[in-house]
Amino acid sequence: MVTGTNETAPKETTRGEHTQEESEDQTFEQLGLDARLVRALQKKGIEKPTPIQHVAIPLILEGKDVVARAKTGSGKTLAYLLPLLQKLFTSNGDRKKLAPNVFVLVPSRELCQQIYVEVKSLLELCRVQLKVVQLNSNMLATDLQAALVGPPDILISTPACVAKCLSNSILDTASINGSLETLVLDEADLLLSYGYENDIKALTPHIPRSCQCLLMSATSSADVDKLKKLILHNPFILTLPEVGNHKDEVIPKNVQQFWISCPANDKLLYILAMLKLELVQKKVLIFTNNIDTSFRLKLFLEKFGIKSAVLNAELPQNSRLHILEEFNAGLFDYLIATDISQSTDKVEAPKENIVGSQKRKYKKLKLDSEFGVVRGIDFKNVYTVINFEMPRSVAGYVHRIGRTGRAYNSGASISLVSSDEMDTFEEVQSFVGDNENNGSNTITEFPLLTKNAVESLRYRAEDVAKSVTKIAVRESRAQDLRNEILNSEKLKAHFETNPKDLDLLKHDKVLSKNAPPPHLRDVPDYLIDKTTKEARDMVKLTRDALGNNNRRRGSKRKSRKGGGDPLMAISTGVSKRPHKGFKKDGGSNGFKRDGGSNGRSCDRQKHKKTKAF
Ligand SMILES: Nc1ncnc2c1ncn2[C@@H]1O[C@H](COP(=O)(O)OP(=O)(O)OP(=O)(O)O)[C@@H](O)[C@H]1O
Repeated sequence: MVTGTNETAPKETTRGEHTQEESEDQTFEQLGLDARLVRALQKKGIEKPTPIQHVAIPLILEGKDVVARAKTGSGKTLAYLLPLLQKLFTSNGDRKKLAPNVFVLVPSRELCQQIYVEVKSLLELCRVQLKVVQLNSNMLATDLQAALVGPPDILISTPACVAKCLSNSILDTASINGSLETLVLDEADLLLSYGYENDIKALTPHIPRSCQCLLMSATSSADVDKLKKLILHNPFILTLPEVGNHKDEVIPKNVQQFWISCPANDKLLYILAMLKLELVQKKVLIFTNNIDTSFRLKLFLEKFGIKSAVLNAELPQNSRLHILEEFNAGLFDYLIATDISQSTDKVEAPKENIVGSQKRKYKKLKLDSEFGVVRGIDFKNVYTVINFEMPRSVAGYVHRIGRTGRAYNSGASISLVSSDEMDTFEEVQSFVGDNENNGSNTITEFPLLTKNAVESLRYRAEDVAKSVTKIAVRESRAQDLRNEILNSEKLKAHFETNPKDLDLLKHDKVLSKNAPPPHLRDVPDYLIDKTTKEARDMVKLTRDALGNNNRRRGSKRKSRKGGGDPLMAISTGVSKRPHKGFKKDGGSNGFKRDGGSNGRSCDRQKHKKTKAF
């Protein structure tokens, strides 16, 4: 159903139920996609369009301006890339090529790289030759000039870099006016808050009236509206039933949300128990609120033989990109990301460079830097997101847990909540759906960790935690930074010519000066209670059945929808053999803790029906 007609009353595309059923059966081919692109998607293991793709692809192919709001991980990137490439495939001969035909503008260099890789891989699979370049503001004017010779068909950049090219006459405004056919503003809700408003305004007068403009965003905000007014002409605003402002509409339903109440001092112990006893499914993305905490956690875990890498805004850009690449390729299972920059941390903002009038935005930028390292990043095959510390806002929570349960995959999030984080947690909880009728989006207590399991590791955990001193943390952080800067600078040139050698550069290296003591590597059998063993075995069985134990580069994505959900399997499996520590919850197939658990409780929770998972 399409309503609305003009600029002041933009076209709202809402899918009625009937239309939805019809379109959900449609294949990419039926949406009008080129056979080469359909084949390329098949080779990537992508078979059916996501809801946003169902609606956006035909509209974009028709040449309409589109504003698409869809929740995290819903496939917005392909929703615009596929039709955009198809248009380039079919119009190859007739295009004016004085400047790039397509601009894709995104808020961070990580996103530039992510989209660049996606476009290149689609082109390779389609065997179509188009010139694609990504620019960044650190490039010298001569390099920018060289990159734009041709000119390229597709330019992927941050707005700041395009503005730099305009002000240095590297990009000619008349040429843009003559050639630009499609402009995409991706992660539009971030572009203004990251301080790119003036950069976008510098480009706006040169966008030809005929240019198709697409604006993609995970949330709606005043900034998105501002951009819409600035750039788009009479756009179609996609409002799917599952997309919008309402809380149920921004949290992916395929992410099961759990929480654990624990004292702040015990957080290391709790996360150790979850990871060491293998009660969570890999890969695991762990969030902390500051960089020191991430190093403390890394050093602590590595004493127990659990290797992890850290990701934060302090690291050089090349390292960050490479860490993401390795994690996505499955070279390590645990990534500790810090997505909040603090005054004590050196890097305040994700934006690549802040100059001139943009400095005015710096204050705002600090506030928004919460999402700097991870917003919009497609972490591949992350099953579990752990909030080691609660994010500072509901929006932070939504974007963190949106790193799992992407597209048709399922996932889980577990928040460790201390008493001083309870206010934020309650805010989040009431946002995601704090009522009994809303079975799909509630945060329930994590049922697999018993008090016994936690206590069995207490002595070792506390002993090791004491050894991870502030000085050790500071030294490791400085050492890691030194290593990464060295790698980044020295090896950049080498890697450009020998990309395969990137594999040799490992980011989950042990940072402790002393090797982890062998006796801490394994948890002796006598320390693990029966309940925990059963839960662990079930997680392992499910993992093996899914074949996602050791995903490596090139391994095909597997859908974990429905029956592939390890927690689902646990609940079904264990329900047949009830055991001490868990009891069946009414008629549901979920479990809740009984009195024999670790005693964590929340009165509000007690009265609530535990979510079936
Ligand atoms: N039709 C599909 N079927 C299966 N997987 C898909 C499909 N479309 C996209 N994907 C995959 O889903 C993942 C998430 O897609 P994408 O990054 O485009 O999400 P997004 O909506 O941009 O999320 P965010 O708002 O967090 O940036 C990617 O790994 C992508 O390859």
